[in-house]
Amino acid sequence: MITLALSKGRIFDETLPLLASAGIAVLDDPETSRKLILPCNREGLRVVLVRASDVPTYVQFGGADIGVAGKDVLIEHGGEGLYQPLDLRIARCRMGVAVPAGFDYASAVRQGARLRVATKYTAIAREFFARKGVHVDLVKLYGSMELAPLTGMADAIVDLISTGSTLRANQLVEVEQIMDISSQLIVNQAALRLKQAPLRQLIEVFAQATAARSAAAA
Ligand SMILES: Nc1ncnc2c1ncn2[C@@H]1O[C@H](COP(=O)(O)OP(=O)(O)OP(=O)(O)O)[C@@H](O)[C@H]1O
Ligand SMILES: O=P(O)(O)OC[C@H]1O[C@H](OP(=O)(O)OP(=O)(O)O)[C@H](O)[C@@H]1O
Repeated sequence: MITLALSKGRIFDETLPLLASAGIAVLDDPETSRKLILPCNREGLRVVLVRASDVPTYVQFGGADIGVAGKDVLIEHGGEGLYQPLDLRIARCRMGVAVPAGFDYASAVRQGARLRVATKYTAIAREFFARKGVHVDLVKLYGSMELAPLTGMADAIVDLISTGSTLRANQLVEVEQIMDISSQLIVNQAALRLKQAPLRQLIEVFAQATAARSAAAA
């Protein structure tokens, strides 16, 4: 049995078409079912539903053999015990720094001000500001980062940005792009040795679907 870890929402929704291109369907809808283990129409494959930030942990410790996780989540996790064979190019966005529209970020940085930065992505933020030589106090949050500067709790946030509409709705502006984000296929290193044939076959399914998609977009 191969266990594939996915998170509900955009990763599940964007992974389904990749599986479908090889005729693989998940036989339950996570939006209507409360089940956490979902059967597939292919014998020997099942999907487990976990929080997006728990996908690397499930795969690392063998709760799943393979999974789909955002690069953001993977960097924060550290990647220990994981083989990362493929960028699936789904759930694409970017990691950036945003501040309230009236805040002069550039001059604060120039003057060497100490900034308070709220984020869920502390490893990425710490590394980014350290490389820039900007002194920051990081405030760890688990969601709704945009609220932190609006309430005066932070000067800036580090968060995911796609269309920019969440920032606009909260009068925030993007002042730095840190990195492009997309979802990666991750595999338990031990499982890849023990269940080599079926796992390699599934990786190939994803590789072909991703290549076909890139070719169609070109
Ligand atoms: N607006 C977005 N556009 C495109 N991709 C995104 C966007 N927001 C997040 N992502 C990507 O999708 C992944 C899953 O996001 P999702 O919103 O489903 O989970 P989450 O709420 O961030 O995680 P958790 O449930 O663990 O707190 C993220 O890790 C990121 O890689
Ligand atoms: O630039 P935009 O297109 O507005 O996308 C950015 C938003 O998307 C993500 O939140 P998401 O929609 O996943 O909500 P949640 O993580 O708070 O559930 C992210 O945390 C931003 O708030």
